Amino acid sequence: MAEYANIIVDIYQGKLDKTFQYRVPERLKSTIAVGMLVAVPFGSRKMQGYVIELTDVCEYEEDKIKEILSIVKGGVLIESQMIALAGWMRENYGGTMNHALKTVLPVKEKKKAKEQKTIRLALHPVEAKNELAECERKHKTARAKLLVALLEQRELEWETATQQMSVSASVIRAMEEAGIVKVVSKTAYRNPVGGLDPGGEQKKLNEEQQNVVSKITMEYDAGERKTYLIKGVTGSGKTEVYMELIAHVLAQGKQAIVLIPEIALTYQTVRRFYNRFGAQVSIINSKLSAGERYDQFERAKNGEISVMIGPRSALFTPFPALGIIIIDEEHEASYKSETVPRYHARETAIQRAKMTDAVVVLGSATPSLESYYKAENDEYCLLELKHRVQKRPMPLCEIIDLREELRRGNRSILSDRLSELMEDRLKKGEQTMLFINRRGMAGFVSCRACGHVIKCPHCDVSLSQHGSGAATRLVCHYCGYTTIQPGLCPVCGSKYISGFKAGTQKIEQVVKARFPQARVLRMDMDTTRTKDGYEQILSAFSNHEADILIGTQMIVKGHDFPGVTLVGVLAADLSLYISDYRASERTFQLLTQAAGRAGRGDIPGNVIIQTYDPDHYSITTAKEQNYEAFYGQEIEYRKMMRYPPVWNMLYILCASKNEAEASEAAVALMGKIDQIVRENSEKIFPIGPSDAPVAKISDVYRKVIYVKTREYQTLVILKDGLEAFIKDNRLYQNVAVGFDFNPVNGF
Ligand SMILES: Nc1ncnc2c1ncn2[C@@H]1O[C@H](COP(=O)(O)OP(=O)(O)OP(=O)(O)O)[C@@H](O)[C@H]1O
Ligand SMILES: [Zn+2]
Ligand SMILES: [Zn+2]
Repeated sequence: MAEYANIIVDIYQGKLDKTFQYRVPERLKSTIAVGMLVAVPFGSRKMQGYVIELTDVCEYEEDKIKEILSIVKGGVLIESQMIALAGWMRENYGGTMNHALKTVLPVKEKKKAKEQKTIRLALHPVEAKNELAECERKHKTARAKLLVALLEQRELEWETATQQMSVSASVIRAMEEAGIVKVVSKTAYRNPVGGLDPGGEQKKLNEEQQNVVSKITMEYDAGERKTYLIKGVTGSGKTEVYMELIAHVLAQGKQAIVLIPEIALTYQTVRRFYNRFGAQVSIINSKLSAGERYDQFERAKNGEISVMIGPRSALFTPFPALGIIIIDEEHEASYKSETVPRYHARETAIQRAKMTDAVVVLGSATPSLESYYKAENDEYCLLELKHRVQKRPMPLCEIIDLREELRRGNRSILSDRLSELMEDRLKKGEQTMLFINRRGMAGFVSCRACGHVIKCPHCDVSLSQHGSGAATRLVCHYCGYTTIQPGLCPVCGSKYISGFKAGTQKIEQVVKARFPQARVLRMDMDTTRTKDGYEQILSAFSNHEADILIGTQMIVKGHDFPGVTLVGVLAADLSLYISDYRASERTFQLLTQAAGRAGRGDIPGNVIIQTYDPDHYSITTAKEQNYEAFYGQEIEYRKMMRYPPVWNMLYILCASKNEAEASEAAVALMGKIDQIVRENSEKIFPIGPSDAPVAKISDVYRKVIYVKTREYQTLVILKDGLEAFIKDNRLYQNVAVGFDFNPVNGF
């Protein structure tokens, strides 16, 4: 029971760090909680504020602190819920309360929502007709024109009247003063999906889909609130299931949030939801300005919209009566925030649902190990869609051993079998997707004589080759450092120094040379740099304006191209080399999702997986599309190595421009951790300190400590201990310490 409460009096002015401390009176100590609205004395006035933190530490002069007057009664406001959620995030992921509040609350910016004015008749139509006759008699043409329009349409936008009809503002104002018309101002919230027309037919669910829907809706109506995991093979119609569930809660006056990874949040996807729910739907994405985002949240609060679609941050849409949170492609790494607070949208969604009486539905063809593990342990309820819609078969998958190919004398990126099938598809007018899985391996430059790899002088990562010929540049993906490609190896002087030849550009060249008649599209960082580049390529391919689409992971995320009957994965094992314990899981997911793009239309599909490592279990199980087999092997490895999801892991990062200070701070933290380990009964395994996988970024040195425990809560206690230690220690003035619970993207 805390002695003091930190309170914010105005949460929407962007001054979230402006808190005031009050004493919690004895009678309120057992009931007060973070998020509650309270009445406090403020100067000579009485004001209301939200409790954002409870603490025993007095931050002001003890004898000047005033007492909280009372807890404000009434329904739980959405603000209270969101602040309580922020409190939970701060507690579970570290960082400050200010960070957490900025994440969950839309902070108002200076620019107000765009003002929109409309003109209406102030007279009864009969009177208006008399007035019109009068105007015509006196040749007041502008007035007459406006009256005719208003008699037809009742309401006109200010812009329509002044611009299209050329009625001047002074005429309108004069008519307003004469009591003929009324000018009404209504704040227009910018609507990002305006311009779409609802329509399109609704699909009848098949039996499998219906079973999943019935189970969830029946339990929902019976008042049960669970977390469901829908494991549905690629093309099994998960989106239709989501829409049916949303319709169910909307019919009960509730609202819905749908999280979709930003990369899959395309026009095509939004369109499907819009067809079904019309203007009740809104989206947010990273392209929206702070003001537009604020508008969307206001529209949600006002009840103007009931379905919000968006990436991670859409989770904080302030719906007053949230009924369901859906997380599509729940295995995606982008659901983990890479900035403080480093929250996971899945866990945070479950927490929000708990606070608001909503259910959570997770969906994926390749669930994260975390979610499947929880389903196995009955924490989540597992539901399956085992078949593709309309009895379409799963694609036929073959593995090609690239070493074998080389032995036979084929040095091309395309195996003989893949070339043969591509040729066949071109003849038949069917489409092919070629996927290069090159995460973290983008065209690095190495010396074939001595093996030296060219690295960024500021970051400990290899540089990537961009452009070709005289325009070739080496670029650092972390800091943007750019340099020219050296002609000779800087270490041994050999001239055999060149890029790792498997980038998308190289593939495009090879494909064009091999199939000159083919129309080829390429999708990667370079071709999607412009604002709509990504959408343009997708829609061109979807309209069959190309035969072959070449791309990186961007092309495998949940797209539905019925014309594609062949998918080629060019080097499946590349993602196995990244230094991350999730490498196998990533590889399995990417291959399965890539394969899932084939044969979604009426013609069955083929998948070719090319690899140097054909016996690796992530590749063999992906070939069989056998999730359970993959999971079985992978979970054993995680258990053995004490990795999540079986164990919990905390990364602690010490970063500083001064390497010695970063090291010293990390060693001191490790000392503190050892002390906590001795005081705690649970087994805690700290590792380090050592250099982070990327030891330097933009000249900032990075030291890392890993801690593994069985219980998450033990890590939270550890973090609290370390935060207190850091606060009291001058050493950390020049060293930034960051915490990441069960990291997904590595540090
Ligand atoms: N009951 C149904 N009857 C006919 N067509 C359907 C039905 N359900 C879904 N579809 C269609 O099947 C296609 C695949 O559905 P959807 O995109 O929802 O699958 P998915 O499970 O989300 O796939 P993935 O995980 O691969 O992205 C879509 O074109 C969708 O319109
Ligand atoms: Zn060399
Ligand atoms: Zn760099």
